Amino acid sequence: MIVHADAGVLAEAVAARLTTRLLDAQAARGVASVVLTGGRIADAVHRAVAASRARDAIDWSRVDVWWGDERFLPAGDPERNETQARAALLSAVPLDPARVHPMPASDGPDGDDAQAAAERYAAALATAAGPGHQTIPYFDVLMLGVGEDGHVASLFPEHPAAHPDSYGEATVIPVHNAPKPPPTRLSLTPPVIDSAEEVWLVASGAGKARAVELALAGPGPVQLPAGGVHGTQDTVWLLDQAAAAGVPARFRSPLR
Ligand SMILES: O=C(O)[C@H](O)[C@@H](O)[C@H](O)[C@H](O)COP(=O)(O)O
Repeated sequence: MIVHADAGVLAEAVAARLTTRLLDAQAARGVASVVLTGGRIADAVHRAVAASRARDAIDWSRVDVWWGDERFLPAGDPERNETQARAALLSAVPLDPARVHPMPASDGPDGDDAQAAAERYAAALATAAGPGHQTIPYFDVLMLGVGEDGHVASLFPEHPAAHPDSYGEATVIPVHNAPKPPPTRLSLTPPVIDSAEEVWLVASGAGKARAVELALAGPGPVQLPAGGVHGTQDTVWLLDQAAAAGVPARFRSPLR
């Protein structure tokens, strides 16, 4: 856990961390893969990456971009996570379009059938599956925002879709009646999130303090999804002071 002074410093620090993480992945594997999310602090991170000179050190043509969740809306809808990520960062860097994998839109090939759209994205993940996996690619870093209620991606507390009995072996699921609008979303399931080498939970503001505190208290993954996710190598909480207000000192890095 690393706590930064405020939202501005947090966004810049996470952007620097993401830039370095992608560079290190490319140095080690030749490629890098990142899973993006939506929301305000994620958008601020994307913008900070776009604004940094260091971004040009990354060979963006060898970066795979996936999404952890998406609002199931028509293509180009300003509320889609993809739309916001393209505006904040993706359109500014020389990505290989074939390596950018947005989740289907509600006016795409499956129309408004969220289940079919989820299955389509699951098929895209399987097509890109890496060694040791049949169904999902290797993710160097998976970024998550944290909702005031403790949701991550589109996995909401006590929501039926977030229950293992509901998603089973699925890698991507439709989420209906989401408490955070829009009501219909697509989301990676917890096991897919947990397959990432690093899972970063980024939260800013006093409104997140309770969710962060509860997440660290060891709740069940259905009761509080933010407390249930973890990377295979690292799970990093990246917070500002306000969001970390309820965090016991033992969880904090010596930085603060
Ligand atoms: O589609 C979404 O809205 C996001 O995927 C969602 O999980 C978001 O990351 C959190 O709600 C935090 O959002 P804020 O950073 O705006 O509080």
